[in-house]
Amino acid sequence: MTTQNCILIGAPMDCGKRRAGCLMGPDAYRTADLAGALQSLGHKVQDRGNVSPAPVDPIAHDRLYKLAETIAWTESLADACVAALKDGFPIFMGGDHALALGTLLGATRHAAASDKPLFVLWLDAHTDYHTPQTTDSGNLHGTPMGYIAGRDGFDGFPAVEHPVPHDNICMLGLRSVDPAERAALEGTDVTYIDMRAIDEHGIAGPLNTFLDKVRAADGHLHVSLDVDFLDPSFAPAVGTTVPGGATVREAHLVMEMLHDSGLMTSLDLVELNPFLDERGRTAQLMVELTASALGRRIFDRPTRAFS
Ligand SMILES: NC(=[NH2+])NCCC[C@H](N)C(=O)O
Ligand SMILES: [Mn+2]
Ligand SMILES: [Mn+2]
Repeated sequence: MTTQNCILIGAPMDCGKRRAGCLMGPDAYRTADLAGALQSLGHKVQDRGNVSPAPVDPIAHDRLYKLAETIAWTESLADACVAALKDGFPIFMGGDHALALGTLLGATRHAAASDKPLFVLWLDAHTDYHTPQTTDSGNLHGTPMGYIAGRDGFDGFPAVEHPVPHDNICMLGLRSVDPAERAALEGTDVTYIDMRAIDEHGIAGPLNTFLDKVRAADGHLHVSLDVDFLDPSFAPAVGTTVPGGATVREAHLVMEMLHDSGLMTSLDLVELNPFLDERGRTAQLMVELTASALGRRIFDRPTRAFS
């Protein structure tokens, strides 16, 4: 297994939605010993501490929640992501999903500077494909995919110089899509794999098809893992639970396949709200999943019965 230079970055962003608690996420990952789990796999691990954006004057807005704060986080996280991608494999410990506005922006900049196309795997119950104009809730954690795909309406945000083509995006685990998001997504080349498709075809086939595409294009791959990708019976510590999500095994399989592909270049862990957790079990599960993504396996050799 190749040794990675894992760079942990805390992103205690909590302004992407109304319900507070994600600011405790980075410390929950540290308490659950994410660093130790990765070190035990032979990786180098450096914890760069938490990103903290410069204080801002709030922008009064009739619909959007904490717009100025979210813009400030976007700029700081993009810089942190570009810097970390130069040195190794960044893992962002969130923080709510609005942090992906920044990490994705950084990933697009790094990929463009390396002359590689960027691909995005979005593991989530939600598409997060709103714009500040289309969101009903005003919660900007519902917008990062819209932003990075180059949709209009992100006034005040840093310009996305290198939007990710729809063809390079795969959303997996979907089961809560707002009408405006559905209308905007249908007819695009985004690969959206909802829970029904997973029920009918399994999770491995559709994911492999996408990973083959990344490999063929020699692309970079940013993976964004929202806690609500998982079924709430396994992962209760999230403010936007939607029943009918991925099982523990489905999620591990995705992570194991990502590791085996060798394609993943950066990772977000988002929406963990430790205030809603039960004795740390969601944080623990997210650490286990990250370990699978970095090479932990049940046996070192393939099971013989299926060779
Ligand atoms: N990152 C998330 N948990 N997003 C949930 C978004 C829910 C809903 N679509 C909204 O825009 O408000
Ligand atoms: Mn999300
Ligand atoms: Mn979600």
